[in-house]
Amino acid sequence: MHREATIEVNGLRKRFGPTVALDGMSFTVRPGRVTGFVGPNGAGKSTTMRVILGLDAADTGTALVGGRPYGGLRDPLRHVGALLDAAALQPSRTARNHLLWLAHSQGLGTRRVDEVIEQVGLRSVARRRAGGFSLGMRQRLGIAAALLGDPPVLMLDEPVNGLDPEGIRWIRGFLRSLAAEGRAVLVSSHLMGELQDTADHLVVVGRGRVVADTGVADLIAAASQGRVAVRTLHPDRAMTALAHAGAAVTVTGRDTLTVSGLPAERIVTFLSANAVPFSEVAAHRATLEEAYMELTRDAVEFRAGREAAR
Ligand SMILES: Nc1ncnc2c1ncn2[C@@H]1O[C@H](COP(=O)(O)OP(=O)(O)OP(=O)(O)O)[C@@H](O)[C@H]1O
Repeated sequence: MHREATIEVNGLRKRFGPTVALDGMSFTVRPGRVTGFVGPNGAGKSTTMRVILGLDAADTGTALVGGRPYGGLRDPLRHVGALLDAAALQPSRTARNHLLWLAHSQGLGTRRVDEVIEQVGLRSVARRRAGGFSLGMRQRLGIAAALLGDPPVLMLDEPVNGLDPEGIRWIRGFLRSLAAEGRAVLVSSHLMGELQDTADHLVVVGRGRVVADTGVADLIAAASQGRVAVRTLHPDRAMTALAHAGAAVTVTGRDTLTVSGLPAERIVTFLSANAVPFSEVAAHRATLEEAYMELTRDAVEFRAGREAAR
């Protein structure tokens, strides 16, 4: 693993007065993949990113970019690019001047500015004032700024928030291509569905700590295990027959049931034996959203159990 392209977060704790924002946050972001950083509002994602960038100080714990604390990086833009708040720019400056100002402050040349403008598709508006930009254009400008130093590590806080479908598609593809170049890409979201087609790996957080650190494919496989989807125009009759056979059945759509505790072949046998017509019996593939619900339900039960035991 090229340590250059990593983020290593270890045991971060941080309080804001009575609020515990980070409660032992630990994870590693590896090169060559998009890591989704997911959790409900207030789970501590932004605070973690701010600590990684040295914008907030943790009470305890360490955060390293390419093996070093942010404060110890010479020319930080060459090590890590970040998009935290796309609204934070000088409205009277043109997009290109905004980037030139950033680039020159870090000893980067004008040519690099024109390269990133091209890369994010802003050429036709580069000489317009950023103050008049749509949210989607601001996001592109923010990403251009993050890319200026050609950094091996990229970090984006809720980059698709408020974008139109075209903007969302563009960001997804763009993040995938940055990871394919071998960079470490960390992208936060409070919506699991947003990461379904983008992330390879997930760090799921709740209440300031990691709830799960897992590959997307593994998570979906685990959540799908042993479940079978049944499509029938007679869900009531199918439910009765399958419940009799000892299966657990839930209604998941107008004409679909999800069955667990019975293999697909036996479901077919029971439905046929009870003369219940069906059009499909197939292994269920969980969505990322479902997998996430399952994960966080466990976390909620764990917390409830722990609190009850006090
Ligand atoms: N500057 C601050 N002062 C006081 N409390 C803060 C501050 N920054 C964050 N918090 C609190 O710390 C907790 C974690 O917030 P954080 O913004 O990191 O969560 P998040 O997962 O990024 O959620 P969101 O998606 O809403 O930004 C929240 O309870 C928040 O209210």
